[in-house]
Amino acid sequence: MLITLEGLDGSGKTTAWEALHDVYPDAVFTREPTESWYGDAVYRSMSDEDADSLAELFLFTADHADHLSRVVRPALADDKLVISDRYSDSRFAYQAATLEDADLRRPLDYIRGIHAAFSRPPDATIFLDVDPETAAARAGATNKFERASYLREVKANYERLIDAEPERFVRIDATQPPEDVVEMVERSVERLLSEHERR
Ligand SMILES: Nc1ncnc2c1ncn2[C@@H]1O[C@H](COP(=O)(O)OP(=O)(O)O)[C@@H](O)[C@H]1O
Ligand SMILES: Cc1cn([C@H]2C[C@H](O)[C@@H](COP(=O)(O)OP(=O)(O)O)O2)c(=O)[nH]c1=O
Repeated sequence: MLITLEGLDGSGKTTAWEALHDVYPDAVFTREPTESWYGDAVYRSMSDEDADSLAELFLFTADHADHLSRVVRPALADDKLVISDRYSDSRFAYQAATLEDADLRRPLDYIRGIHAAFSRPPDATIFLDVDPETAAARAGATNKFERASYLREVKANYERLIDAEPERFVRIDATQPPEDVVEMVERSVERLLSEHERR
Protein backbone atom coordinates (compact mmCIF):
# COMPACT_ATOMS: atom_id res chain seq x y z
CA MET A 1 0.00 0.00 0.00
CA LEU A 2 1.23 3.49 -0.86
CA ILE A 3 0.38 6.27 1.59
CA THR A 4 1.58 9.82 0.95
CA LEU A 5 1.85 12.84 3.23
CA GLU A 6 1.06 16.17 1.65
CA GLY A 7 0.64 19.78 2.72
CA LEU A 8 2.22 23.19 2.60
CA ASP A 9 5.82 23.76 3.70
CA GLY A 10 5.88 23.77 7.49
CA SER A 11 2.62 21.80 7.82
CA GLY A 12 4.44 19.13 9.86
CA LYS A 13 4.78 16.34 7.26
CA THR A 14 8.35 15.49 8.17
CA THR A 15 7.55 15.49 11.91
CA ALA A 16 4.70 13.00 11.31
CA TRP A 17 6.71 10.89 8.84
CA GLU A 18 9.54 10.54 11.36
CA ALA A 19 7.14 9.55 14.15
CA LEU A 20 5.67 6.81 11.93
CA HIS A 21 9.10 5.12 11.63
CA ASP A 22 8.78 3.73 15.18
CA VAL A 23 5.24 2.49 14.62
CA TYR A 24 5.93 0.77 11.26
CA PRO A 25 9.55 -0.45 11.38
CA ASP A 26 9.02 -2.71 8.33
CA ALA A 27 7.61 0.01 6.11
CA VAL A 28 9.62 1.75 3.39
CA PHE A 29 9.98 5.43 4.27
CA THR A 30 10.79 7.65 1.36
CA ARG A 31 10.38 11.25 0.17
CA GLU A 32 10.34 13.65 -2.76
CA PRO A 33 12.51 15.41 -3.72
CA THR A 34 14.69 12.31 -3.36
CA GLU A 35 18.33 12.10 -2.33
CA SER A 36 19.43 10.97 -5.81
CA TRP A 37 21.29 13.22 -8.23
CA TYR A 38 17.91 13.99 -9.79
CA GLY A 39 16.88 15.33 -6.39
CA ASP A 40 20.10 17.38 -6.27
CA ALA A 41 19.14 18.91 -9.63
CA VAL A 42 15.71 19.77 -8.23
CA TYR A 43 17.24 21.55 -5.20
CA ARG A 44 19.59 23.42 -7.51
CA SER A 45 16.65 24.66 -9.54
CA MET A 46 14.71 25.62 -6.38
CA SER A 47 17.61 27.79 -5.27
CA ASP A 48 17.53 29.66 -8.60
CA GLU A 49 14.99 32.51 -8.50
CA ASP A 50 15.11 32.74 -12.31
CA ALA A 51 14.72 29.04 -13.10
CA ASP A 52 12.35 28.36 -15.98
CA SER A 53 9.16 27.00 -14.42
CA LEU A 54 8.51 24.44 -17.17
CA ALA A 55 12.09 23.16 -16.98
CA GLU A 56 11.67 22.94 -13.21
CA LEU A 57 8.48 20.87 -13.58
CA PHE A 58 10.38 18.36 -15.69
CA LEU A 59 13.23 18.14 -13.18
CA PHE A 60 10.73 17.32 -10.41
CA THR A 61 9.03 14.84 -12.76
CA ALA A 62 12.34 13.17 -13.68
CA ASP A 63 13.06 12.77 -9.97
CA HIS A 64 9.61 11.19 -9.55
CA ALA A 65 10.18 8.74 -12.45
CA ASP A 66 13.47 7.62 -10.92
CA HIS A 67 11.86 7.39 -7.45
CA LEU A 68 9.09 5.19 -8.87
CA SER A 69 11.34 2.73 -10.67
CA ARG A 70 14.09 2.57 -8.04
CA VAL A 71 12.10 2.68 -4.77
CA VAL A 72 8.31 2.76 -4.95
CA ARG A 73 7.44 0.07 -7.52
CA PRO A 74 9.94 -2.53 -6.18
CA ALA A 75 8.69 -2.00 -2.61
CA LEU A 76 5.04 -2.33 -3.66
CA ALA A 77 5.89 -5.45 -5.68
CA ASP A 78 7.29 -6.85 -2.38
CA ASP A 79 3.95 -6.06 -0.72
CA LYS A 80 5.53 -3.43 1.55
CA LEU A 81 3.84 -0.45 3.09
CA VAL A 82 5.37 2.64 1.46
CA ILE A 83 5.06 6.01 3.21
CA SER A 84 6.25 8.99 1.18
CA ASP A 85 6.81 12.52 2.51
CA ARG A 86 5.50 14.38 -0.58
CA TYR A 87 4.69 12.69 -3.89
CA SER A 88 2.83 13.55 -7.11
CA ASP A 89 0.25 15.87 -5.48
CA SER A 90 3.14 18.22 -4.61
CA ARG A 91 3.78 18.64 -8.33
CA PHE A 92 0.08 19.17 -9.05
CA ALA A 93 -0.21 21.81 -6.32
CA TYR A 94 3.19 23.59 -6.48
CA GLN A 95 4.11 23.47 -10.17
CA ALA A 96 0.56 24.32 -11.25
CA ALA A 97 1.09 27.50 -9.21
CA THR A 98 4.55 28.29 -10.66
CA LEU A 99 3.21 27.64 -14.17
CA GLU A 100 0.30 30.03 -13.62
CA ASP A 101 2.21 32.78 -15.46
CA ALA A 102 3.60 30.53 -18.19
CA ASP A 103 1.95 30.43 -21.58
CA LEU A 104 0.25 27.14 -20.84
CA ARG A 105 -3.46 26.45 -20.60
CA ARG A 106 -4.81 24.67 -17.51
CA PRO A 107 -1.44 23.84 -15.90
CA LEU A 108 -2.93 21.56 -13.22
CA ASP A 109 -4.62 19.34 -15.84
CA TYR A 110 -1.47 19.39 -17.93
CA ILE A 111 0.72 18.14 -15.05
CA ARG A 112 -1.83 15.49 -14.07
CA GLY A 113 -1.89 14.34 -17.71
CA ILE A 114 1.88 13.86 -17.77
CA HIS A 115 1.72 11.74 -14.61
CA ALA A 116 -1.27 9.69 -15.78
CA ALA A 117 0.89 8.19 -18.50
CA PHE A 118 3.46 6.59 -16.19
CA SER A 119 2.92 7.21 -12.47
CA ARG A 120 1.49 5.04 -9.69
CA PRO A 121 -1.18 7.03 -7.81
CA PRO A 122 -1.19 6.83 -4.00
CA ASP A 123 -3.76 4.54 -2.36
CA ALA A 124 -4.37 7.22 0.26
CA THR A 125 -3.07 10.70 1.01
CA ILE A 126 -2.93 12.41 4.39
CA PHE A 127 -3.26 16.15 3.92
CA LEU A 128 -1.87 18.24 6.78
CA ASP A 129 -4.00 21.34 6.63
CA VAL A 130 -2.54 24.69 7.73
CA ASP A 131 -3.18 28.21 6.53
CA PRO A 132 -0.50 29.71 4.23
CA GLU A 133 0.58 32.32 6.82
CA THR A 134 1.28 29.70 9.51
CA ALA A 135 3.02 27.53 6.92
CA ALA A 136 5.32 30.34 5.76
CA ALA A 137 6.14 31.35 9.34
CA ARG A 138 6.96 27.76 10.37
CA ALA A 139 8.98 27.01 7.24
CA GLY A 140 11.01 30.21 7.67
CA ALA A 141 10.92 31.08 3.95
CA THR A 142 14.17 29.23 3.17
CA ASN A 143 13.25 28.60 -0.47
CA LYS A 144 11.35 30.54 -3.12
CA PHE A 145 8.18 28.45 -2.60
CA GLU A 146 7.78 29.28 1.09
CA ARG A 147 6.16 32.72 0.80
CA ALA A 148 2.57 33.12 2.00
CA SER A 149 1.36 34.65 -1.30
CA TYR A 150 2.64 31.69 -3.31
CA LEU A 151 1.48 29.19 -0.67
CA ARG A 152 -2.06 30.60 -1.01
CA GLU A 153 -2.09 29.46 -4.65
CA VAL A 154 -0.62 26.10 -3.68
CA LYS A 155 -3.29 25.64 -1.01
CA ALA A 156 -6.04 26.44 -3.54
CA ASN A 157 -4.61 23.76 -5.84
CA TYR A 158 -4.55 21.19 -3.02
CA GLU A 159 -8.22 22.02 -2.35
CA ARG A 160 -8.99 21.39 -6.06
CA LEU A 161 -7.26 18.01 -5.84
CA ILE A 162 -9.22 17.07 -2.70
CA ASP A 163 -12.51 18.16 -4.33
CA ALA A 164 -11.73 15.98 -7.34
CA GLU A 165 -10.93 12.85 -5.28
CA PRO A 166 -12.34 13.26 -1.76
CA GLU A 167 -12.20 9.50 -1.07
CA ARG A 168 -8.41 9.40 -1.44
CA PHE A 169 -7.65 12.18 1.06
CA VAL A 170 -7.67 12.33 4.85
CA ARG A 171 -7.60 15.94 6.04
CA ILE A 172 -5.94 16.64 9.38
CA ASP A 173 -5.99 19.97 11.19
CA ALA A 174 -2.25 20.64 11.37
CA THR A 175 -2.60 23.88 13.36
CA GLN A 176 -2.97 21.68 16.48
CA PRO A 177 0.08 20.98 18.69
CA PRO A 178 2.63 18.59 17.10
CA GLU A 179 1.86 15.68 19.44
CA ASP A 180 -1.87 15.88 18.58
CA VAL A 181 -1.12 16.04 14.85
CA VAL A 182 1.19 13.04 15.11
CA GLU A 183 -1.48 11.08 16.99
CA MET A 184 -4.14 11.92 14.38
CA VAL A 185 -1.78 10.84 11.59
CA GLU A 186 -0.94 7.57 13.37
CA ARG A 187 -4.63 6.80 13.88
CA SER A 188 -5.37 7.58 10.23
CA VAL A 189 -2.62 5.26 8.98
CA GLU A 190 -3.88 2.47 11.24
CA ARG A 191 -7.41 2.88 9.87
CA LEU A 192 -6.26 3.11 6.25
CA LEU A 193 -4.23 -0.07 6.63
CA SER A 194 -7.09 -2.04 8.15
CA GLU A 195 -9.47 -0.81 5.42
CA HIS A 196 -6.91 -1.79 2.79
CA GLU A 197 -6.51 -5.28 4.29
CA ARG A 198 -10.27 -5.82 4.34
CA ARG A 199 -10.52 -5.07 0.62
N1 LIG B 1 1.84 21.08 14.83
C1 LIG B 1 2.86 21.95 14.88
N2 LIG B 1 2.75 23.09 15.60
C2 LIG B 1 3.79 23.97 15.66
N3 LIG B 1 4.98 23.81 15.02
C3 LIG B 1 5.13 22.69 14.29
C4 LIG B 1 4.09 21.71 14.17
N4 LIG B 1 4.52 20.70 13.38
C5 LIG B 1 5.77 21.04 13.00
N5 LIG B 1 6.14 22.22 13.55
C6 LIG B 1 7.43 22.93 13.35
O1 LIG B 1 7.36 23.53 12.06
C7 LIG B 1 8.60 23.34 11.38
C8 LIG B 1 8.36 22.54 10.10
O2 LIG B 1 7.96 21.22 10.46
P1 LIG B 1 8.19 19.98 9.47
O3 LIG B 1 7.70 18.75 10.14
O4 LIG B 1 9.60 19.98 8.95
O5 LIG B 1 7.18 20.39 8.29
P2 LIG B 1 7.19 20.05 6.74
O6 LIG B 1 7.94 18.75 6.55
O7 LIG B 1 5.74 19.91 6.41
O8 LIG B 1 7.84 21.22 6.06
C9 LIG B 1 9.55 22.67 12.38
O9 LIG B 1 10.28 23.67 13.02
C10 LIG B 1 8.61 21.97 13.32
O10 LIG B 1 9.19 21.82 14.60
C1 LIG C 1 8.08 17.01 -4.43
C2 LIG C 1 7.91 18.47 -4.74
C3 LIG C 1 8.34 19.45 -3.86
N1 LIG C 1 8.17 20.75 -4.17
C4 LIG C 1 8.66 21.79 -3.24
C5 LIG C 1 7.88 21.92 -1.98
C6 LIG C 1 8.92 22.40 -0.98
O1 LIG C 1 8.95 23.82 -1.00
C7 LIG C 1 10.21 21.84 -1.53
C8 LIG C 1 10.74 20.66 -0.76
O2 LIG C 1 11.63 21.16 0.08
P1 LIG C 1 11.81 20.58 1.55
O3 LIG C 1 12.88 21.39 2.16
O4 LIG C 1 11.97 19.12 1.47
O5 LIG C 1 10.42 21.02 2.20
P2 LIG C 1 9.30 20.21 2.97
O6 LIG C 1 9.89 19.81 4.29
O7 LIG C 1 8.16 21.18 3.11
O8 LIG C 1 8.90 19.03 2.12
O9 LIG C 1 9.95 21.42 -2.86
C9 LIG C 1 7.61 21.14 -5.37
O10 LIG C 1 7.49 22.35 -5.65
N2 LIG C 1 7.18 20.19 -6.24
C10 LIG C 1 7.31 18.87 -5.98
O11 LIG C 1 6.91 18.03 -6.81
